[in-house]
Amino acid sequence: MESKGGKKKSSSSSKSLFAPLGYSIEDVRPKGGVKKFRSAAYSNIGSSKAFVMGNPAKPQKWHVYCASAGVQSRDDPVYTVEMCMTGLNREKASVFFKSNSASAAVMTEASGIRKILPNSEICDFDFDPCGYSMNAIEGPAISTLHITPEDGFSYASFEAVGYDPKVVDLSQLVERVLACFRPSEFSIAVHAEINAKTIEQKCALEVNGYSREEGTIEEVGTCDSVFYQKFCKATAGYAASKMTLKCCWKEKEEEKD
Ligand SMILES: C[S@@+](CC[C@H](N)C(=O)[O-])C[C@H]1O[C@@H](n2cnc3c(N)ncnc32)[C@H](O)[C@@H]1O
Repeated sequence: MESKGGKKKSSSSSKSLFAPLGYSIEDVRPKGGVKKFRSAAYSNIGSSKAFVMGNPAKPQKWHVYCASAGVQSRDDPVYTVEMCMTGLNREKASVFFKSNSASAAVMTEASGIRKILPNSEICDFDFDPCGYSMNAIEGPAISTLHITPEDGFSYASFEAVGYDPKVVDLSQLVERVLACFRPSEFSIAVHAEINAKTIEQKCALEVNGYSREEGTIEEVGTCDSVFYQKFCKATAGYAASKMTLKCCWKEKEEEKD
């Protein structure tokens, strides 16, 4: 889970964060963090690995904790895509205030969330006075979205698991998510049971309107990799932005033509 806005509760290793309104932001890390996870306390796990990705000099990083009962090798790797977005566009964020949208269903439509994975079945919820969460299912695949729209510490997270990259193009999926929020910064972490070279070939992104600040790949085991990329808005001209995928996620567009 990526560290995000809000005040650090203390200098303790738990790194629990509190947003200005006082609610606790989820922290799925084991208490004690990476060091504890690597320690004897977790030695009963078959195989485990914990590490932090991202620039050590920057506040936002990607904490990865992996545990497995044994080596897994799959012909059809499961892809997990996680996006963390901060600095949401104010107009886009305003949709997630009850004063502007009558219901969660209205937010789902007005924001463009309905178009992200249009065939998914969405269960959405609107918080009072603002905020939005949804969980969605589509056959064996799931997705989830959580939005904190308050200006000054706005944040949205998106996660999709189990979508076939040959069916759902990664670059287009990311573009649809970004269109809902126009964040000033975002990161994307992709995990799959493929090696580092393959995940880089399939998942390296170039996003017009954004500059890629970081790109790191870690192999978790013999056949698992995590690819973390961080982007910052390059110009104000998001409207003109267009995304291309450097090395394609699914077969090249030409094959469709
Ligand atoms: C969508 S919830 C999701 C929180 C989640 N822990 C996360 O990881 O982001 C956050 C938004 O709902 C609002 N909210 C209102 N009541 C809340 C509550 N009881 N608990 C959490 N968030 C609440 C917050 O102000 C914020 O805008």
